Amino acid sequence: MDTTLRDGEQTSGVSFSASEKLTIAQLLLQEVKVDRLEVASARVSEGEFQAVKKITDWAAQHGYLDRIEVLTFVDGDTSINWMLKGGARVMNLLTKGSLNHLKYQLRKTPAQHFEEIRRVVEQAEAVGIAVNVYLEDWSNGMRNSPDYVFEALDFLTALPIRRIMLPDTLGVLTPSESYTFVKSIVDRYPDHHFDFHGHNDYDLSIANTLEAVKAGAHGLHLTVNGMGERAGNAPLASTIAVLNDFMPEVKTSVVEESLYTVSKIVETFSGIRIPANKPIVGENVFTQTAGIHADGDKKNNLYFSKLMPERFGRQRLYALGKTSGKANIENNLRELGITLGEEELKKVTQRIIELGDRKEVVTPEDLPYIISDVLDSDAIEERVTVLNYVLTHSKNLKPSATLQVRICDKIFEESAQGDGQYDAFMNALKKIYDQLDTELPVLTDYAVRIPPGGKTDALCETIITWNIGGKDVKTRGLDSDQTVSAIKATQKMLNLLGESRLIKALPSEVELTV
Ligand SMILES: CC(=O)SCCNC(=O)CCNC(=O)[C@H](O)C(C)(C)COP(=O)(O)OP(=O)(O)OC[C@H]1O[C@@H](n2cnc3c(N)ncnc32)[C@H](O)[C@@H]1OP(=O)(O)O
Repeated sequence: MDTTLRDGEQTSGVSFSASEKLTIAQLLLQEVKVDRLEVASARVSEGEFQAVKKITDWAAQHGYLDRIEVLTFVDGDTSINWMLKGGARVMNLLTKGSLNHLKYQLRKTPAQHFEEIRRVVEQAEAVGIAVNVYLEDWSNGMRNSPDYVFEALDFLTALPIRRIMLPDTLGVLTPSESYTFVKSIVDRYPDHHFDFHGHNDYDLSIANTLEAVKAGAHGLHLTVNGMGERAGNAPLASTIAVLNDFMPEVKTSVVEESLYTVSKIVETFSGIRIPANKPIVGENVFTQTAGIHADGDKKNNLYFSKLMPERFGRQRLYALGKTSGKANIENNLRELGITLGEEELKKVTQRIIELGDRKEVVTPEDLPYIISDVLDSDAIEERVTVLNYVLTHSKNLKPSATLQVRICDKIFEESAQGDGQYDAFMNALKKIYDQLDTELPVLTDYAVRIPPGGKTDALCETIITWNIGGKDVKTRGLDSDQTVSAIKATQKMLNLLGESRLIKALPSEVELTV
């Protein structure tokens, strides 16, 4: 069960709109093919209600309604009415899994709590709602009040309940406890379905989830990118990879190739950046940086593991920087369709190491420029030059740009407005390229860095990712002014666009000679 839209949205500072929730739900059910989705907590807000309605309307039309779940409370018929009106048919009832929570939060006795749960379950049954039950704070309950946990389980397993959900609410379990606690329950109630819900407070959520599965848990709660309350939940992508590789006897419905796409969408909608080193979905996790590794990849795949990028719709990359060797550079040159002699390769390698030493980021798309510079040749003919521009920014008026661009030998001039100076610049550029019947590539990412120190006159580096012919291409601009650095990165893209022979996905394959 994926709970990105419920527990994942409990990540501090995150709130998905109804349309964003629907898009994520569609992707998870149709592409990633998770079995179930928890999409909201009942009663939260009008916006949450509208989101549930949007998802259940769509789910009902596509036969997914039984897979859409809403967290509800032991509150008479208040939650039931909320979810019924929202069109949902499966509730995940939040009950107390530790005596501490029961005594101090609800201020009830076990007998009172069980009686109220019984009434909610009966009401739900009467209106055709299926019930799963959470035992909140169950992990602490197993440590501090196991008699209460088993009393609750004896009571719940006698009710018409589909699944009992065992949350490590505060992420405090160790892997060995996860195994013993889950095993003791599965052994005692062999005919019931138990879900395990891990949290990542000690970075143990995946290890705990794996142990819960070994102990016989039947279902898992996961979130895209490990989003969730505090340190988050067990992350969908890596948990699935761990299960597939270390417990092949356990089958899940999840399609590995779709995990990266949903991860990027959730990153964009949530505004929570995926750390570059996050397993499976992080930007760098399939990039070989050390020269020795790149060399070993050529020799009997010495640095390969089962975790191949292609499984997740990703690609092996070779980083450029001070730890690069010839093998890294050669791999990148091959991607760009460029061949160099041995001496030239040495010189280019040396320059990349120098740039890396100065902490500069070198992207594969910088390579033609570095080659051109190092070998003092006209390998990259600058066919497109941004000659002049005026950018305006003022209070309460839309930013505007007028620019003059030379393309081959012809000079074009256009003006446009935009949401910001760079947007205005791009809108004017688009007008020019429209005249040439050429579409500009889609900008898919825009990252700005300045060196640490906080000086306002520091150099600013803008790295823009463009989608050219289905391939992600990064260009970099460096200037003390942020917009100018973005314009420099854009000019590089325009030249790469002209040098279509450098972009593998495009048809013409002329070897670049230097
Ligand atoms: C482990 C988890 O992550 S569970 C996630 C549960 N989901 C959420 O909390 C969603 C976000 N929460 C909210 O929007 C709000 O807290 C609401 C709408 C649920 C309730 O809001 P409010 O009525 O203002 O109450 P508030 O948040 O201050 O306190 C929670 C109340 O719920 C009670 N409560 C706690 N657990 C439960 C439960 N399982 N069933 C019923 N009531 C409960 C508390 O005792 C407290 O009641 P009290 O005010 O009578 O003491």
